[in-house]
Amino acid sequence: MALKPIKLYTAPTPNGYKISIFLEVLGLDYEVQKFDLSKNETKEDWFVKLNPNGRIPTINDPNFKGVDGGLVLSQTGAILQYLADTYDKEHKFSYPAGTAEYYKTLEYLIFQVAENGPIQGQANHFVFAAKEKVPYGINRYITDTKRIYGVFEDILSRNKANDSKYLVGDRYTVADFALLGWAYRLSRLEIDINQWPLLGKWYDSLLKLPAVQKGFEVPPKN
Ligand SMILES: N[C@@H](CCC(=O)N[C@@H](CS)C(=O)NCC(=O)O)C(=O)O
Repeated sequence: MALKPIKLYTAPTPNGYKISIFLEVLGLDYEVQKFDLSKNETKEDWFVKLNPNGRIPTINDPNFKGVDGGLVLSQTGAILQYLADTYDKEHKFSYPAGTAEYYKTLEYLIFQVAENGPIQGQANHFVFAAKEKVPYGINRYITDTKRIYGVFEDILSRNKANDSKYLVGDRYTVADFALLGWAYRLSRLEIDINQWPLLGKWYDSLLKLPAVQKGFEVPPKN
């Protein structure tokens, strides 16, 4: 039976891109509802009923059996893992549960969502949004953002068996797509990803994939 489209609530942000990219990579049908974050649309009652945290991205998969109205999920780590578990049965972009590669993917996915995203998000805040200029905050979060990309460089360097092309093993996984969403926004902070040579190559290769290019165009500008 044909799948119904997955609903994606999103905005043009690093976390939003992770999900549209992975939906494109998996070739899934989805429909997009775009949020204007500057208008606090994520805090409207109807949306907070769906996602108590009032943030994008959030999905509703109507194909999920056993939950009336479909499975609603937020948190990019949970959404990516769900999509991989459910729609990548051939393991083109994942590894079978229980393997070492499965757990390494989870490790780097959690490192991305728990450290890279929040720290780079704070760097963005102190550089672009803070009402007063706080050099301590700017310095702390820029320095730690760079440290974290250095760690990802080290992770790539340990995968010499696969020419350091992927974070885990011999294929792209949710860990790569999660990091890509934020790597895409590094230049805004005037941080050049090419200062980490393996990450620079990794980034260029990912940007060449048509599914990645399409994912970065979601939601459409107008
Ligand atoms: N930990 C969450 C972070 C989600 C998040 O920070 N979303 C931002 C956009 S990137 C957002 O919705 N901001 C608007 C708001 O907080 O109202 C995840 O991984 O999904």
